[in-house]
Amino acid sequence: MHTVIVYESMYGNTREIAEAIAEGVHQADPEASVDCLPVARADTETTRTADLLVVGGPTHMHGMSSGASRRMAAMAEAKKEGHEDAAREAYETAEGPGLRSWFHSLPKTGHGIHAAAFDTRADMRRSGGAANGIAKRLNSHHYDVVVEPEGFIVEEGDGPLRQGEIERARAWGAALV
Ligand SMILES: Cc1cc2nc3c(=O)[nH]c(=O)nc-3n(C[C@H](O)[C@H](O)[C@H](O)COP(=O)(O)O)c2cc1C
Repeated sequence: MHTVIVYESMYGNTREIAEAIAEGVHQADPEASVDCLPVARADTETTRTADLLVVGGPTHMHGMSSGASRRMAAMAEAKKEGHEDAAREAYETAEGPGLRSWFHSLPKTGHGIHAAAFDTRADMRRSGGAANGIAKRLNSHHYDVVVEPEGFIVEEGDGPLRQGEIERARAWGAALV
C-alpha cells in the first residue's frame, strides 16, 4: 500500500494537517509507505505509484487558491510585524506551482485508484472550501474519491490551527486505509 499526500500551504497550516494525515495513515497501516509532499515536489512519477492519493490546500476566496490569491496571501503576511520569515516562505510558495496548475499536469490515469480531498479554512460557515474543487478535479482525473471532502479550521487568517484539528486529521487519515 503506497499513500501519496500532496499539499499546498502558504503559512504552514495545511502542511501540518497533511503531516498529521500521514501519521494517521501510518498508525492505521504500519506496513504502508507514505509520501507527504509539497505540490512543487510532487511529480508524476510519485503520483503514478500511489494506491491512495490525498490532496489538500488552503481555502482562498471560498475555493482553491489562484496565482493572484497566493500573491495576496504573501503580501498580507509581509504587512505583519514579526512575520518576516513566514512572509518570505509565503512569497516562495506563491512563486511556485499551485494545485490548479499541478492538476493540469497530472495525467488522467486515476482509474479506480482511491483518493481524498481536504482543505484548511478560516470559517466553516462562510466558506465552501477548497476541498470541493480538489475532489472535483480528482474525479475528472478518474480517481475514486472515497470520502466526503473535509475541512480543517485555522483560528486566524494565518493560523494557528484550532485546538483538536491535528488529532482530527490523524483520525481522518487513519480512516482512509
Ligand atoms: C487571499 C486569501 C483568501 C482567503 N479566503 C478564505 C475564504 O474564502 N474562506 C475561508 O474560510 N478562509 C479563507 N482564507 C483563510 C485561509 O483559508 C487560511 O489562510 C489557510 O487555511 C491557511 O493555510 P496555510 O497556512 O496552509 O496557507 C483566505 C486566506 C487568504 C490569504
